[in-house]
Amino acid sequence: MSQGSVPLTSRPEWQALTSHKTELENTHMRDMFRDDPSRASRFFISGGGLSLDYSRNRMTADTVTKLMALARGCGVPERIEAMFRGDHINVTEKRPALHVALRDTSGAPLHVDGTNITPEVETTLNRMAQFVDDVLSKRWQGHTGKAFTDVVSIGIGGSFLGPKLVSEALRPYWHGQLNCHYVANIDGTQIAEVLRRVNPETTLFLIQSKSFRTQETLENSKVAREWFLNNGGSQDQVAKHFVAVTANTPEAVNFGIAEDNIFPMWDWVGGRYSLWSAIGLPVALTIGMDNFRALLSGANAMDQHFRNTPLEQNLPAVMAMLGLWYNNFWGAETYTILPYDHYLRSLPAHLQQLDMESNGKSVTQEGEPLTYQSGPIIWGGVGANGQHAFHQLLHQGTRLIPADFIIPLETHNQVASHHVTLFANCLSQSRALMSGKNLNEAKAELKAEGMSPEEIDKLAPHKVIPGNKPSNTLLMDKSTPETVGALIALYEHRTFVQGIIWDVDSFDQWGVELGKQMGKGILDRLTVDTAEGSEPSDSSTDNLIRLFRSHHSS
Ligand SMILES: O=P(O)(O)OC[C@H]1O[C@](O)(CO)[C@@H](O)[C@@H]1O
Repeated sequence: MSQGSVPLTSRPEWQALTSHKTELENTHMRDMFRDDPSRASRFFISGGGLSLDYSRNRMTADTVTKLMALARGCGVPERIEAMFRGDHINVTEKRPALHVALRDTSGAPLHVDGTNITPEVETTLNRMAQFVDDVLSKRWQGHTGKAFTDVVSIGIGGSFLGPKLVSEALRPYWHGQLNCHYVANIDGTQIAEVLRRVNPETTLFLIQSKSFRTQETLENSKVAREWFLNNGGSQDQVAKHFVAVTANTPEAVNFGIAEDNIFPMWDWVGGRYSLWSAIGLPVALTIGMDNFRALLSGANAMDQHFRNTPLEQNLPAVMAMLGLWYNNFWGAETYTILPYDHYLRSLPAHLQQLDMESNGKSVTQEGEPLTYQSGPIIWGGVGANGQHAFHQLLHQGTRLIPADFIIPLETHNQVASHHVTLFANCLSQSRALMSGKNLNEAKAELKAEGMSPEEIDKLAPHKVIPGNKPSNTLLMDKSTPETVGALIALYEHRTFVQGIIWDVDSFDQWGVELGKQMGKGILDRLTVDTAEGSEPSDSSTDNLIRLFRSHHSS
């Protein structure tokens, strides 16, 4: 659904935000906190087992009102309903985006183009449960009758990042019967390293590819199969060791996967939203099906919050609109994700794909060029490590980089006083970003250290930390299947809301196709004697191809 004829930046709500930003430009957040002791409690909301302190943002209550007026003007509530209803919100591919259906265990019917998909979702979950049970109870064993010890998941992009994040995040819930490894890259080092560590008699391979056409996944799967066959396995035993998850059954069968070993995917689930489907099998195998269902139920709790909560108290909506505030009105180009939890270390990488593949777009749903910025660059890394690395730029660099701090109140690992120290670090970073240190304070500190007035004048400017840098703090009691599910779902919906305002299709990814198309011709030229000029190229590519070929011919 496009937003009609009024261009986004001409909307009265947009213009109101433009002038409102001018009003706020010279107000420091420090002063906002000083003037309003209730600020923290006024800008604190909870939902789906998570809580959000968004008081450290360049905003007032009026800003929230204005941002939500824009959201309503752009039809956010209607689009949320359209998503949950199964409308074709992925307009360029003419399909719904129904990842929410994968975690809705209410049994309520949901129709996609006239077919009720609920039974299929339930059947697949039950098949997953049966499979997990068969493997864990050793009814399904390796070809020499030994129990499986390792699962190798082969997939890339959404068929990799989400499951890997969740496997790591829920490490305390691993039952210990199976190790889990991920292979994504076409860099042979990755699969070589994994295969060195596993035993062909006791390794189960999951080939994870919605399309079953992805070069990296297919090549790695062939390598895995060859390795199995060269290390004691036979062709008819492949079925005991190879399972696929795909929406392209014929190709998986062509590859040699037994039809009974194929779990379905559907075109109404986008790759980057697929960890909730059978693509989550490596997770289910390592944490057990009950915990996997708890993950789904946590995500579902966030879905219900998102669907049923007014925008002003709605975590995904508030985070989306604040992100958009900096992206479109304050010139922020990047956004950083800072989990203060080792278990969540792969969250930035997952959110990078989720957000950048969804909203890295330049035209509206109608194909008109955007006249404003769409999705920002997403990056990040675990605290406190980042504090001793890139946080310097957050504090004193020239760029505005909004940050999300994410921290559980409790740890799974009570080690000395580490957790309280970690928590202190998290709070001190967000406080320092907000408050900063002005010139007078810097000078006073140096004076107290006994420095001369000349030295103070020289050094003080370097010690100034401007502050007024925005951040959110997201809290959860503990990293559990439920809270991790809710956290990921929260960011999915945040991305969706921003895409609505920017009027882009957040569920396609045409931009990744050109490189794939060109890759085929270049691979041919690198490996066989294809004449230069036989297809479009450029002198740089030609030169690098010659260089590679001459290196490998000597
Ligand atoms: O699951 P598939 O079809 O192998 O695709 C893997 C990934 O490749 C992409 O299409 C990008 O190339 C992602 O959107 C997707 O998650």
